[in-house]
Amino acid sequence: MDIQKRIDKAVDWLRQQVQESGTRGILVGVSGGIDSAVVANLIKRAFPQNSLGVILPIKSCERDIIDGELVAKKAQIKTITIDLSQQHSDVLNRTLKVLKDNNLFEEKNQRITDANLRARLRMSTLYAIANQLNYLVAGTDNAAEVFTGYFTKYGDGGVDIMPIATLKKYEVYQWGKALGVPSEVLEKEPSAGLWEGQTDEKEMGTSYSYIDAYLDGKEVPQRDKEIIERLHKASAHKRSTPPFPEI
Ligand SMILES: Nc1ncnc2c1ncn2[C@@H]1O[C@H](COP(=O)(O)OP(=O)(O)OC[C@H]2O[C@@H]([n+]3cccc(C(=O)O)c3)[C@H](O)[C@@H]2O)[C@@H](O)[C@H]1O
Ligand SMILES: Nc1ncnc2c1ncn2[C@@H]1O[C@H](COP(=O)(O)OP(=O)(O)OP(=O)(O)O)[C@@H](O)[C@H]1O
Ligand SMILES: [Mg+2]
Repeated sequence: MDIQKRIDKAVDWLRQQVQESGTRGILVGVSGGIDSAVVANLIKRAFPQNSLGVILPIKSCERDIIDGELVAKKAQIKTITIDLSQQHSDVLNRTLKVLKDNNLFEEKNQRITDANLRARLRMSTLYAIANQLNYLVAGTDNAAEVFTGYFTKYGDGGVDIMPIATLKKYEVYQWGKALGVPSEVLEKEPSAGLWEGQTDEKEMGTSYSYIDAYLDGKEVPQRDKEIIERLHKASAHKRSTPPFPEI
């Protein structure tokens, strides 16, 4: 099926999800990256009036905020910005202080604690807006991220619908081009933006092109295959509901 037809199908699917859920529209967090740019365009097409982009800076770099605004402008989607930097510092510093006071602080886990709290504060804020507007929260995870578990559990992974979860990363770029995502965003290296200098590929230790190839059933170097399979196995808990005992 050609890309335009698949895009139309995704747009129809979004309308169906809203109709079946009894909600009125859809919102998405807009980071200035390609995944959220594609989702923002899809929800705008599905709901020209009832779609919302939300820019949620947390000590974010200027470029991400500018790119987020650029994406929103090009997609002509209504957008609001809520800076959560202060709230993030408050929760993080208070929590770490109490942990330190109780001899429970782990220095080596500080960066990931800080990073995942960002994703979860964004999730909480998106749901506050969803409650206000009776909208669904759209996720932006693609097939490579879902397979490797490269997302924060109940953070960017905490969503109602996942419109691009079956697209490999190269397909996200193809759709982005077809939807008119600005070239600045298409050309940017994928980053979760959770700390300075973070890039997805550096952190995962493999590349999106190898993960995509693996998902397409193609050969990938043994080293990368092992990394992909290890990430997939370790993140199984993120793709299922919490376990409970038969008691
Ligand atoms: N086997 C198991 N069964 C049930 N639960 C299990 C578990 N193992 C860990 N857990 C729980 O899961 C937690 C670990 O998961 P989680 O909190 O998600 O943390 P974790 O997977 O360590 O970190 C999230 C990763 O996703 C990346 N990320 C986040 C957000 C956005 C993006 C992006 O691409 O934009 C990427 C981020 O850079 C980082 O590498 C543990 O603290 C524990 O609570
Ligand atoms: N500053 C932000 N404002 C609003 N939402 C954000 C922000 N940062 C991250 N998010 C949300 O978290 C999601 C996960 O980030 P991720 O980096 O995987 O996607 P992306 O930035 O859209 O694309 P890329 O992978 O190319 O960087 C984003 O798509 C977006 O929905
Ligand atoms: Mg990003």
